[in-house]
Amino acid sequence: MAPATPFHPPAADLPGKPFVPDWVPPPITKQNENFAKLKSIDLSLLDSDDPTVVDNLIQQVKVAIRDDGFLFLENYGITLEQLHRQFALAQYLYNNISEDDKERLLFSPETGVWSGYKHPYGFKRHRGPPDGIEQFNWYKPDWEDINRIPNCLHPFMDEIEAFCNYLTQSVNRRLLTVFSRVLELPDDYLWENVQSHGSPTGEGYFRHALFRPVRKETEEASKGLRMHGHTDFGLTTLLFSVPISCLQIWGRDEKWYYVPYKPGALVINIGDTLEIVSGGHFKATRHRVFKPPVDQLHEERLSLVLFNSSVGDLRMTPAKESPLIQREGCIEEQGVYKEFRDRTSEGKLVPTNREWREIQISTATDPTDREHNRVGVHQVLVDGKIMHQREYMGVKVLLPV
Ligand SMILES: O=C(O)CCC(=O)C(=O)O
Ligand SMILES: [Fe+2]
Repeated sequence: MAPATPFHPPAADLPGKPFVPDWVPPPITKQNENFAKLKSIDLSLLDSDDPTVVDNLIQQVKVAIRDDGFLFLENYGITLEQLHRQFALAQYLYNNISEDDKERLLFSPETGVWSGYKHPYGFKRHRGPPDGIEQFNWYKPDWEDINRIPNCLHPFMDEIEAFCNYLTQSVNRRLLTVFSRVLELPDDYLWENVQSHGSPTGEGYFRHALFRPVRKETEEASKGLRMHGHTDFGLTTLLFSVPISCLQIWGRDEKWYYVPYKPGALVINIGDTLEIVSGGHFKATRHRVFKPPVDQLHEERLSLVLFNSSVGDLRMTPAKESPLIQREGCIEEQGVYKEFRDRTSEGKLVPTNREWREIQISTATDPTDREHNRVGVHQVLVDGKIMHQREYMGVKVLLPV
């Protein structure tokens, strides 16, 4: 393939741009137990003229998504310095957002849309117990109307938008090429048939998140959990590896492991759509956000995330054109894919991608919610283990707590 063009953001020192202090990565933890060993993929190898190099890359990805469902991506075209500038902008947002903007841009997740500012009091519009998580989420309309953006970020929207455009149009497109090749489909199969389009994030989201240390009462109520174990609803999620270790993945041995810090790397996680389209060959990544190791408990954690969404009107089924699926069939025992398959075989309609996304956003619960986080309500015992169980539009989802 022709070499991918590296990211060239608009200048940070254009006239009229206020000074933005650098983001200094906090120290990493000294703890080394309970960390996952993830495979790292060098995306620039996709550009190689040597077909053996490219084949090896596809094989590596195939193994990584089968074994872990999570992978690191490196050499994807954005330098560490460019990335740190984006973290600096997120840090600047939380140091400068006005109380007026917090009020004016307050999110309404009950509508199924995350768009706007999330206060640090849970995942509902009304204020619940503090969870210490602030977010700003960009959704379609937020890119189109500057009034929907906190004032302090207005001078930097050129950089933020260019960053998101590069992530979707270049990084995610190349990643979907790799995944299409794993399924032995044409390069643009997933990009053209499944990925939602429109600048810069289609029907997906870009997020600046800040996790502040929590009070003792919050930690006790949530048992150290910051976000429930879940899978993301879309195609792929691009998370940036961060020094404060809170993100955990569910291992094959049914234990949670922290994702290690790899400076500059992207953490790629596979969403429900990709699990279904691949007939269970790719497994949606089960992950959660948990309190960090003791030596990081007092630190703030910034996290930048890009959620790539599938076309909202589609109802997902496995890509029958895939020679891999034709040859090997679907992986029948696999999570959400299995639920969608069972519904389809009963002659019922599965939710559209938009319905699937919106129902999960609108009914999200808090880890501090003692009323729902109980066996018999949102939890069940399976082989003596407590699992989180939700039902969305008749589709059951069982996840580790
Ligand atoms: O902040 C993170 O590392 C992960 C957040 C996450 O999993 C999500 O928002 O879906
Ligand atoms: Fe997630």
